[in-house]
Amino acid sequence: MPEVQVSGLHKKFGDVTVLNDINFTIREGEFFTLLGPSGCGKSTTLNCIAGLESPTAGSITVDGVPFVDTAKKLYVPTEERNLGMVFQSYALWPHMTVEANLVMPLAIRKVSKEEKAVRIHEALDTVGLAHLKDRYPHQLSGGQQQRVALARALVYSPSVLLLDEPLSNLDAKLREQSRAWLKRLQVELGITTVYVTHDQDEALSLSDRIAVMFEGNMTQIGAPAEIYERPATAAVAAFVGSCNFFTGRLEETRGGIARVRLDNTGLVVKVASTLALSPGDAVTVAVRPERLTITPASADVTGANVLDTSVLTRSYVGSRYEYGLKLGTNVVQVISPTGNLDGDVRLVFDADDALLYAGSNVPSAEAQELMTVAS
Ligand SMILES: Nc1ncnc2c1ncn2[C@@H]1O[C@H](COP(=O)(O)OP(=O)(O)OP(=O)(O)O)[C@@H](O)[C@H]1O
Repeated sequence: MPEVQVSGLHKKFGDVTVLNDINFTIREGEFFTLLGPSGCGKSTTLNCIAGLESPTAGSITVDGVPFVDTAKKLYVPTEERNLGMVFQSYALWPHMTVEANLVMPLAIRKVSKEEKAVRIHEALDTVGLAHLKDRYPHQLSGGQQQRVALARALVYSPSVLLLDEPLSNLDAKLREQSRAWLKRLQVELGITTVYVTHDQDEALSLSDRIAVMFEGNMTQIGAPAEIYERPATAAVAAFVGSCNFFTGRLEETRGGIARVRLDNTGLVVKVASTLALSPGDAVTVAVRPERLTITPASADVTGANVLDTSVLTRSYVGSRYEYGLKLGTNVVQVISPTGNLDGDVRLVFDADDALLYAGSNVPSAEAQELMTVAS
Protein backbone atom coordinates (compact mmCIF):
# COMPACT_ATOMS: atom_id res chain seq x y z
CA MET A 1 0.00 0.00 0.00
CA PRO A 2 1.51 3.29 -1.08
CA GLU A 3 2.46 6.56 0.45
CA VAL A 4 0.92 9.71 -1.06
CA GLN A 5 3.08 12.81 -1.24
CA VAL A 6 1.64 16.20 -2.12
CA SER A 7 4.15 19.03 -2.43
CA GLY A 8 3.74 22.74 -3.11
CA LEU A 9 0.25 22.31 -4.54
CA HIS A 10 -1.29 25.51 -5.92
CA LYS A 11 -4.54 25.84 -7.81
CA LYS A 12 -6.04 28.90 -9.42
CA PHE A 13 -9.40 29.16 -11.15
CA GLY A 14 -8.92 32.29 -13.30
CA ASP A 15 -7.51 34.89 -10.93
CA VAL A 16 -8.79 33.18 -7.81
CA THR A 17 -6.34 31.12 -5.77
CA VAL A 18 -8.18 28.18 -4.20
CA LEU A 19 -5.13 26.16 -3.08
CA ASN A 20 -2.13 27.93 -1.66
CA ASP A 21 1.00 25.82 -1.18
CA ILE A 22 -0.54 22.61 0.15
CA ASN A 23 1.95 20.05 1.48
CA PHE A 24 1.30 16.72 3.13
CA THR A 25 2.42 13.10 3.14
CA ILE A 26 -0.04 10.26 3.75
CA ARG A 27 1.50 7.15 5.21
CA GLU A 28 0.93 3.64 3.95
CA GLY A 29 -2.45 2.31 5.10
CA GLU A 30 -3.38 5.58 6.76
CA PHE A 31 -6.90 7.05 6.94
CA PHE A 32 -6.20 10.71 6.19
CA THR A 33 -8.97 13.32 6.25
CA LEU A 34 -9.17 16.75 4.66
CA LEU A 35 -11.47 18.73 6.95
CA GLY A 36 -12.67 22.30 6.59
CA PRO A 37 -15.63 24.56 5.90
CA SER A 38 -17.39 24.64 2.56
CA GLY A 39 -15.26 26.11 -0.22
CA CYS A 40 -11.89 25.77 1.57
CA GLY A 41 -10.44 23.59 -1.20
CA LYS A 42 -10.86 20.02 0.10
CA SER A 43 -12.43 18.57 -3.05
CA THR A 44 -10.03 20.46 -5.30
CA THR A 45 -7.11 18.87 -3.42
CA LEU A 46 -8.69 15.41 -3.75
CA ASN A 47 -9.46 16.00 -7.42
CA CYS A 48 -5.83 16.95 -8.05
CA ILE A 49 -4.79 13.58 -6.57
CA ALA A 50 -7.45 11.81 -8.66
CA GLY A 51 -6.41 13.60 -11.83
CA LEU A 52 -9.81 15.28 -12.26
CA GLU A 53 -8.15 18.69 -11.82
CA SER A 54 -4.65 19.70 -12.79
CA PRO A 55 -2.82 21.90 -10.31
CA THR A 56 -1.42 25.27 -11.33
CA ALA A 57 1.82 24.27 -9.59
CA GLY A 58 3.14 21.44 -7.46
CA SER A 59 3.72 17.71 -7.53
CA ILE A 60 1.89 14.57 -6.42
CA THR A 61 3.58 11.20 -6.03
CA VAL A 62 1.98 7.89 -5.10
CA ASP A 63 4.24 5.05 -4.03
CA GLY A 64 7.20 6.87 -5.55
CA VAL A 65 5.46 7.23 -8.95
CA PRO A 66 4.99 10.86 -10.00
CA PHE A 67 1.37 11.53 -11.06
CA VAL A 68 1.84 15.25 -11.52
CA ASP A 69 4.89 17.48 -11.54
CA THR A 70 4.19 20.88 -13.02
CA ALA A 71 7.90 21.78 -13.05
CA LYS A 72 8.55 18.80 -15.35
CA LYS A 73 5.26 19.25 -17.24
CA LEU A 74 4.36 15.71 -16.18
CA TYR A 75 0.71 14.65 -15.94
CA VAL A 76 -0.58 11.09 -15.65
CA PRO A 77 -4.24 10.85 -16.78
CA THR A 78 -6.90 9.70 -14.29
CA GLU A 79 -7.42 6.29 -15.87
CA GLU A 80 -3.74 5.45 -15.46
CA ARG A 81 -3.61 6.31 -11.75
CA ASN A 82 -5.46 3.22 -10.45
CA LEU A 83 -7.23 5.10 -7.68
CA GLY A 84 -10.65 4.19 -6.28
CA MET A 85 -13.09 7.07 -5.96
CA VAL A 86 -16.45 7.47 -4.23
CA PHE A 87 -18.38 10.72 -4.51
CA GLN A 88 -21.17 12.21 -2.44
CA SER A 89 -23.64 11.41 -5.25
CA TYR A 90 -22.35 7.80 -5.63
CA ALA A 91 -22.62 8.27 -9.43
CA LEU A 92 -24.05 4.78 -10.02
CA TRP A 93 -25.41 4.06 -13.49
CA PRO A 94 -29.18 3.95 -12.90
CA HIS A 95 -30.01 1.72 -15.88
CA MET A 96 -27.53 -0.98 -14.84
CA THR A 97 -27.79 -3.63 -12.16
CA VAL A 98 -25.40 -3.61 -9.22
CA GLU A 99 -23.32 -6.29 -10.96
CA ALA A 100 -23.21 -4.38 -14.24
CA ASN A 101 -22.13 -1.25 -12.38
CA LEU A 102 -19.15 -3.20 -11.11
CA VAL A 103 -18.38 -4.77 -14.51
CA MET A 104 -17.73 -1.36 -16.11
CA PRO A 105 -14.44 -0.45 -14.39
CA LEU A 106 -13.16 -3.98 -14.99
CA ALA A 107 -14.19 -3.92 -18.67
CA ILE A 108 -12.23 -0.67 -19.10
CA ARG A 109 -9.22 -2.46 -17.60
CA LYS A 110 -9.71 -5.47 -19.91
CA VAL A 111 -10.02 -8.01 -17.10
CA SER A 112 -10.94 -11.56 -18.26
CA LYS A 113 -14.51 -12.82 -17.87
CA GLU A 114 -13.63 -15.39 -15.19
CA GLU A 115 -11.62 -12.90 -13.15
CA LYS A 116 -14.42 -10.32 -13.46
CA ALA A 117 -16.89 -12.70 -11.82
CA VAL A 118 -14.48 -13.49 -8.97
CA ARG A 119 -13.59 -9.86 -8.34
CA ILE A 120 -17.20 -8.67 -8.41
CA HIS A 121 -18.25 -11.33 -5.97
CA GLU A 122 -15.35 -10.47 -3.66
CA ALA A 123 -16.04 -6.72 -3.79
CA LEU A 124 -19.77 -7.15 -3.13
CA ASP A 125 -19.02 -9.64 -0.38
CA THR A 126 -16.65 -7.14 1.23
CA VAL A 127 -19.46 -4.58 1.49
CA GLY A 128 -22.03 -7.26 2.46
CA LEU A 129 -24.17 -6.95 -0.69
CA ALA A 130 -23.42 -10.08 -2.74
CA HIS A 131 -27.10 -11.10 -2.47
CA LEU A 132 -28.27 -7.86 -4.17
CA LYS A 133 -26.19 -8.06 -7.34
CA ASP A 134 -29.22 -8.21 -9.66
CA ARG A 135 -30.97 -5.15 -8.27
CA TYR A 136 -30.99 -1.72 -9.89
CA PRO A 137 -29.79 1.33 -7.92
CA HIS A 138 -33.37 2.63 -7.44
CA GLN A 139 -34.22 -0.69 -5.71
CA LEU A 140 -31.58 -0.03 -3.03
CA SER A 141 -31.58 2.15 0.08
CA GLY A 142 -29.22 5.13 0.30
CA GLY A 143 -26.86 3.15 2.53
CA GLN A 144 -26.85 0.21 0.12
CA GLN A 145 -26.16 2.51 -2.84
CA GLN A 146 -23.26 3.98 -0.96
CA ARG A 147 -21.87 0.47 -0.39
CA VAL A 148 -22.24 -0.39 -4.08
CA ALA A 149 -20.31 2.78 -4.93
CA LEU A 150 -17.60 1.67 -2.53
CA ALA A 151 -17.57 -1.87 -4.00
CA ARG A 152 -17.22 -0.34 -7.46
CA ALA A 153 -14.23 1.66 -6.24
CA LEU A 154 -12.64 -1.43 -4.65
CA VAL A 155 -13.32 -3.95 -7.44
CA TYR A 156 -10.14 -3.22 -9.39
CA SER A 157 -7.92 -3.22 -6.25
CA PRO A 158 -6.97 0.44 -6.33
CA SER A 159 -3.75 1.53 -4.67
CA VAL A 160 -5.47 4.42 -2.85
CA LEU A 161 -9.11 5.08 -1.98
CA LEU A 162 -10.38 8.64 -2.45
CA LEU A 163 -13.69 9.42 -0.71
CA ASP A 164 -15.45 12.78 -1.17
CA GLU A 165 -18.18 13.15 1.50
CA PRO A 166 -19.47 9.62 0.83
CA LEU A 167 -21.79 9.61 3.86
CA SER A 168 -23.37 13.04 3.54
CA ASN A 169 -26.50 11.81 1.71
CA LEU A 170 -27.42 9.42 4.52
CA ASP A 171 -29.67 10.28 7.45
CA ALA A 172 -28.03 10.85 10.84
CA LYS A 173 -28.48 7.36 12.25
CA LEU A 174 -27.40 5.53 9.11
CA ARG A 175 -24.50 7.88 8.76
CA GLU A 176 -23.23 6.93 12.19
CA GLN A 177 -23.61 3.22 11.44
CA SER A 178 -21.93 3.60 8.05
CA ARG A 179 -19.11 5.50 9.68
CA ALA A 180 -18.32 2.61 12.03
CA TRP A 181 -18.66 0.12 9.19
CA LEU A 182 -16.41 2.14 6.87
CA LYS A 183 -13.73 2.43 9.54
CA ARG A 184 -13.76 -1.33 10.17
CA LEU A 185 -13.56 -2.02 6.44
CA GLN A 186 -10.66 0.38 5.95
CA VAL A 187 -8.71 -1.18 8.80
CA GLU A 188 -9.45 -4.70 7.49
CA LEU A 189 -8.34 -3.83 3.96
CA GLY A 190 -5.44 -1.67 5.20
CA ILE A 191 -5.97 0.58 2.18
CA THR A 192 -4.48 4.09 2.15
CA THR A 193 -7.50 6.39 2.22
CA VAL A 194 -8.02 10.09 1.60
CA TYR A 195 -11.35 11.28 2.95
CA VAL A 196 -13.01 14.68 2.43
CA THR A 197 -15.58 16.00 4.88
CA HIS A 198 -16.80 19.16 6.56
CA ASP A 199 -18.18 17.07 9.44
CA GLN A 200 -15.83 17.30 12.41
CA ASP A 201 -17.37 14.30 14.21
CA GLU A 202 -16.84 12.15 11.15
CA ALA A 203 -13.25 13.36 10.84
CA LEU A 204 -12.47 12.80 14.51
CA SER A 205 -13.94 9.29 14.65
CA LEU A 206 -12.62 7.94 11.34
CA SER A 207 -9.18 9.39 10.86
CA ASP A 208 -5.66 8.41 11.78
CA ARG A 209 -4.73 12.00 10.95
CA ILE A 210 -6.66 15.09 9.96
CA ALA A 211 -5.57 18.07 7.86
CA VAL A 212 -7.63 21.15 8.67
CA MET A 213 -8.04 23.60 5.77
CA PHE A 214 -9.25 27.18 5.60
CA GLU A 215 -9.47 29.28 2.44
CA GLY A 216 -7.02 27.21 0.44
CA ASN A 217 -4.46 26.91 3.24
CA MET A 218 -3.61 23.90 5.36
CA THR A 219 -3.67 25.19 8.92
CA GLN A 220 -2.88 22.07 10.95
CA ILE A 221 -2.17 18.39 10.40
CA GLY A 222 -2.38 16.00 13.33
CA ALA A 223 -4.01 13.04 15.03
CA PRO A 224 -7.66 13.66 16.02
CA ALA A 225 -6.83 14.10 19.72
CA GLU A 226 -4.04 16.51 18.88
CA ILE A 227 -6.31 18.63 16.66
CA TYR A 228 -9.02 18.70 19.33
CA GLU A 229 -6.81 19.17 22.40
CA ARG A 230 -4.15 21.43 20.87
CA PRO A 231 -5.73 23.34 17.99
CA ALA A 232 -3.05 25.42 16.25
CA THR A 233 -5.29 28.47 15.83
CA ALA A 234 -8.50 29.86 17.29
CA ALA A 235 -10.18 29.08 13.96
CA VAL A 236 -9.28 25.38 14.28
CA ALA A 237 -10.53 25.39 17.89
CA ALA A 238 -13.83 26.89 16.71
CA PHE A 239 -14.26 24.57 13.77
CA VAL A 240 -13.37 21.29 15.49
CA GLY A 241 -15.73 21.05 18.45
CA SER A 242 -17.28 23.89 20.46
CA CYS A 243 -15.21 26.49 22.22
CA ASN A 244 -15.58 29.59 24.39
CA PHE A 245 -13.42 32.53 23.37
CA PHE A 246 -12.42 35.55 25.46
CA THR A 247 -10.23 38.39 24.34
CA GLY A 248 -7.92 40.13 26.78
CA ARG A 249 -4.47 41.57 27.46
CA LEU A 250 -1.47 39.70 28.76
CA GLU A 251 -0.34 40.97 32.17
CA GLU A 252 2.66 38.69 32.61
CA THR A 253 3.93 35.16 31.97
CA ARG A 254 5.75 33.36 34.74
CA GLY A 255 6.70 29.70 34.99
CA GLY A 256 4.75 28.85 31.83
CA ILE A 257 1.55 30.43 33.18
CA ALA A 258 0.15 33.53 31.47
CA ARG A 259 -2.01 35.94 33.47
CA VAL A 260 -4.62 37.48 31.20
CA ARG A 261 -6.99 40.33 32.03
CA LEU A 262 -10.19 39.59 30.14
CA ASP A 263 -11.93 42.38 28.20
CA ASN A 264 -15.44 43.28 29.36
CA THR A 265 -15.06 41.57 32.73
CA GLY A 266 -11.98 42.96 34.49
CA LEU A 267 -11.29 39.39 35.60
CA VAL A 268 -7.83 37.86 35.49
CA VAL A 269 -7.41 34.25 34.37
CA LYS A 270 -4.34 32.01 34.34
CA VAL A 271 -3.59 29.98 31.24
CA ALA A 272 -0.69 27.61 30.50
CA SER A 273 1.29 29.02 27.60
CA THR A 274 4.58 28.65 25.77
CA LEU A 275 3.93 31.63 23.45
CA ALA A 276 6.57 34.36 23.25
CA LEU A 277 4.39 37.34 24.18
CA SER A 278 4.97 40.62 25.98
CA PRO A 279 2.87 42.24 28.70
CA GLY A 280 0.13 44.34 27.14
CA ASP A 281 -0.18 42.10 24.05
CA ALA A 282 -3.69 41.34 22.88
CA VAL A 283 -4.52 37.65 23.34
CA THR A 284 -7.43 35.24 23.03
CA VAL A 285 -8.24 32.63 25.65
CA ALA A 286 -10.12 29.54 24.43
CA VAL A 287 -11.77 26.91 26.67
CA ARG A 288 -13.81 23.90 25.64
CA PRO A 289 -17.22 23.72 27.38
CA GLU A 290 -16.46 20.30 28.86
CA ARG A 291 -13.20 21.53 30.42
CA LEU A 292 -15.14 23.92 32.66
CA THR A 293 -16.62 22.88 36.01
CA ILE A 294 -19.55 24.61 37.74
CA THR A 295 -19.96 24.54 41.51
CA PRO A 296 -22.48 26.22 43.82
CA ALA A 297 -21.41 29.75 44.82
CA SER A 298 -21.11 28.57 48.43
CA ALA A 299 -18.69 25.73 47.61
CA ASP A 300 -15.19 25.99 48.97
CA VAL A 301 -13.11 25.43 45.83
CA THR A 302 -9.49 26.01 44.96
CA GLY A 303 -7.92 26.07 41.52
CA ALA A 304 -6.03 28.31 39.15
CA ASN A 305 -9.28 29.92 38.05
CA VAL A 306 -12.36 30.30 40.23
CA LEU A 307 -14.76 32.86 38.75
CA ASP A 308 -18.03 34.10 40.23
CA THR A 309 -20.80 33.92 37.67
CA SER A 310 -24.49 33.09 37.34
CA VAL A 311 -26.67 30.70 35.37
CA LEU A 312 -28.54 32.17 32.39
CA THR A 313 -29.77 29.00 30.74
CA ARG A 314 -29.74 25.26 31.40
CA SER A 315 -30.84 22.52 29.05
CA TYR A 316 -30.86 18.77 29.29
CA VAL A 317 -29.34 17.20 26.19
CA GLY A 318 -29.36 13.52 27.14
CA SER A 319 -26.77 12.25 29.62
CA ARG A 320 -25.52 15.79 30.34
CA TYR A 321 -26.57 19.40 30.77
CA GLU A 322 -25.59 22.44 28.77
CA TYR A 323 -25.37 25.68 30.73
CA GLY A 324 -25.09 29.27 29.58
CA LEU A 325 -23.31 31.33 32.23
CA LYS A 326 -22.96 35.10 32.41
CA LEU A 327 -19.40 36.38 32.59
CA GLY A 328 -19.25 40.15 32.03
CA THR A 329 -20.84 40.62 28.62
CA ASN A 330 -19.92 37.07 27.59
CA VAL A 331 -22.11 34.02 27.70
CA VAL A 332 -19.99 31.01 28.60
CA GLN A 333 -21.07 27.56 27.45
CA VAL A 334 -20.46 24.73 29.92
CA ILE A 335 -21.18 21.02 29.60
CA SER A 336 -21.78 19.37 32.94
CA PRO A 337 -23.06 16.05 34.29
CA THR A 338 -24.84 18.00 37.06
CA GLY A 339 -28.32 19.38 36.42
CA ASN A 340 -29.31 21.04 39.66
CA LEU A 341 -27.33 24.30 39.54
CA ASP A 342 -29.04 27.66 39.34
CA GLY A 343 -28.56 31.33 40.27
CA ASP A 344 -25.08 32.31 41.46
CA VAL A 345 -22.42 29.70 40.76
CA ARG A 346 -18.67 29.41 40.37
CA LEU A 347 -16.83 28.56 37.23
CA VAL A 348 -13.66 26.56 37.85
CA PHE A 349 -10.86 25.53 35.49
CA ASP A 350 -7.14 24.82 35.61
CA ALA A 351 -4.52 26.75 33.67
CA ASP A 352 -4.03 23.59 31.55
CA ASP A 353 -7.70 23.46 30.60
CA ALA A 354 -7.50 26.64 28.53
CA LEU A 355 -5.60 27.55 25.36
CA LEU A 356 -3.93 30.86 24.57
CA TYR A 357 -3.60 32.48 21.15
CA ALA A 358 -1.81 35.68 20.15
CA GLY A 359 -4.09 38.52 19.00
CA SER A 360 -7.77 39.26 19.42
CA ASN A 361 -8.77 36.74 16.82
CA VAL A 362 -12.02 35.31 18.08
CA PRO A 363 -13.71 33.64 15.13
CA SER A 364 -16.69 35.93 14.50
CA ALA A 365 -20.12 34.76 15.59
CA GLU A 366 -21.02 34.74 11.91
CA ALA A 367 -18.05 32.58 10.99
CA GLN A 368 -18.71 30.27 13.92
CA GLU A 369 -22.33 29.98 12.91
CA LEU A 370 -21.32 29.22 9.35
CA MET A 371 -18.90 26.62 10.64
CA THR A 372 -21.58 25.10 12.82
CA VAL A 373 -24.00 25.00 9.94
CA ALA A 374 -21.31 23.51 7.75
CA SER A 375 -20.63 20.78 10.28
N1 LIG B 1 -14.28 24.63 -11.75
C1 LIG B 1 -14.24 25.68 -10.92
N2 LIG B 1 -14.20 26.94 -11.39
C2 LIG B 1 -14.11 28.00 -10.55
N3 LIG B 1 -14.07 27.91 -9.21
C3 LIG B 1 -14.10 26.68 -8.68
C4 LIG B 1 -14.19 25.50 -9.49
N4 LIG B 1 -14.22 24.43 -8.66
C5 LIG B 1 -14.16 24.92 -7.40
N5 LIG B 1 -14.08 26.25 -7.41
C6 LIG B 1 -13.97 27.13 -6.23
O1 LIG B 1 -12.83 26.71 -5.52
C7 LIG B 1 -13.04 26.82 -4.13
C8 LIG B 1 -12.76 25.48 -3.47
O2 LIG B 1 -13.74 24.55 -3.90
P1 LIG B 1 -13.78 23.06 -3.35
O3 LIG B 1 -14.89 22.34 -4.05
O4 LIG B 1 -12.43 22.47 -3.43
O5 LIG B 1 -14.16 23.31 -1.84
P2 LIG B 1 -14.59 22.28 -0.72
O6 LIG B 1 -13.78 22.61 0.48
O7 LIG B 1 -14.51 20.90 -1.23
O8 LIG B 1 -16.10 22.70 -0.45
P3 LIG B 1 -17.44 21.82 -0.26
O9 LIG B 1 -17.34 21.19 1.09
O10 LIG B 1 -18.52 22.83 -0.35
O11 LIG B 1 -17.47 20.83 -1.38
C9 LIG B 1 -14.48 27.30 -3.94
O12 LIG B 1 -14.45 28.68 -3.71
C10 LIG B 1 -15.12 26.98 -5.27
O13 LIG B 1 -16.16 27.88 -5.56
